[in-house]
Amino acid sequence: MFTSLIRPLSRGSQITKVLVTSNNVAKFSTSGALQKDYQDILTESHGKVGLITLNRPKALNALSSHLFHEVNNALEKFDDDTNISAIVITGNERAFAAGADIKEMMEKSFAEVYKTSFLGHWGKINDIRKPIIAAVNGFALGGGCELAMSCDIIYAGEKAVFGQPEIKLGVIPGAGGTQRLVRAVGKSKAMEIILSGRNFSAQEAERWGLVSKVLPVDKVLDEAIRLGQEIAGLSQPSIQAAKESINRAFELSLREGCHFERKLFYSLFALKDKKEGMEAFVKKREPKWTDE
Ligand SMILES: CCCCCCC[C@H](O)CC(=O)SCCNC(=O)CCNC(=O)[C@H](O)C(C)(C)COP(=O)([O-])OP(=O)([O-])OC[C@H]1O[C@@H](n2cnc3c(N)ncnc32)[C@H](O)[C@@H]1OP(=O)([O-])[O-]
Repeated sequence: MFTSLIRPLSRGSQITKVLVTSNNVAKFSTSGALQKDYQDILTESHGKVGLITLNRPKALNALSSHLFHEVNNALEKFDDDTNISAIVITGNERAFAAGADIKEMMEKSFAEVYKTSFLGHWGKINDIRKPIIAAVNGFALGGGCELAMSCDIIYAGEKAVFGQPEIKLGVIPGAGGTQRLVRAVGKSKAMEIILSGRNFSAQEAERWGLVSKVLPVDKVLDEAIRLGQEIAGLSQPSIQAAKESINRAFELSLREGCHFERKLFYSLFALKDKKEGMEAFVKKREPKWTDE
């Protein structure tokens, strides 16, 4: 067994030691990090930010069922961890994820995917209460683009490539691509992208509003973690309420959505943090959040 550091860490990060065992399974020894063993992902904590790194580089991080179960497991652990307030999902410089694992899907029949609810576990990410930031470099295709779109904020490297190429495999997007892309970029562009299967650049994605920031390749992850830390420094019940309310915009009419928002706004008046935030403003001092 030997010990190695897995990446240069950003300012304020905890140092995470990776113990690589004889069967190549990584264990993390940082106090805030998960103690769970994973094969296809890596997990670390950077202060109050939980980081999930997709780690099947030889397959361009193709999303096998196994990998996705691990992602779900790590997301749920971070969501339950009171030391974590935001989550970042990333890949490597070549690929965020090149889509669902085509080799795994190739031999599957309709009966098999239908009876086993092949993508049934995909929706778990939508139940995570804490903000999730996608830090995307390289290919984010098919399920990879859908995974990024399932996150709350996307930061992309200037060479990132997005796309929904499923049509070229004789299928269509199956993890929300036809629904989320149209909401993000409008009907005409979503139709063009999905019906032609053409890829699009990080710069196009930013222009269309799918991506919130395009950054130099080597800055994407650090900036995503920095944003996570900024969010983690605010009052967490309000952060979660804001996320919940924004996500309702996709499901409710404008009238119902504004009604839902107002109810949540009123409910936040029960928080000590509401009193603290407003008092700090009036007294011209920094607020001290207790998340209560
Ligand atoms: C359970 C969770 C699922 C949820 C999502 C389901 C619904 C979803 O909407 C359906 C899809 O995503 S459908 C998918 C939609 N996505 C697509 O259609 C994109 C498919 N990929 C590509 O078009 C090309 O690989 C790139 C253009 C990305 C790179 O080209 P390049 O630079 O010439 O590199 P390269 O030489 O080509 O690849 C290097 C190695 O990676 C391998 N590998 C790569 N992607 C894989 C995948 N998805 N699969 C498996 N393997 C994949 C590739 O075989 C090769 O391995 P090998 O052992 O050496 O043979």
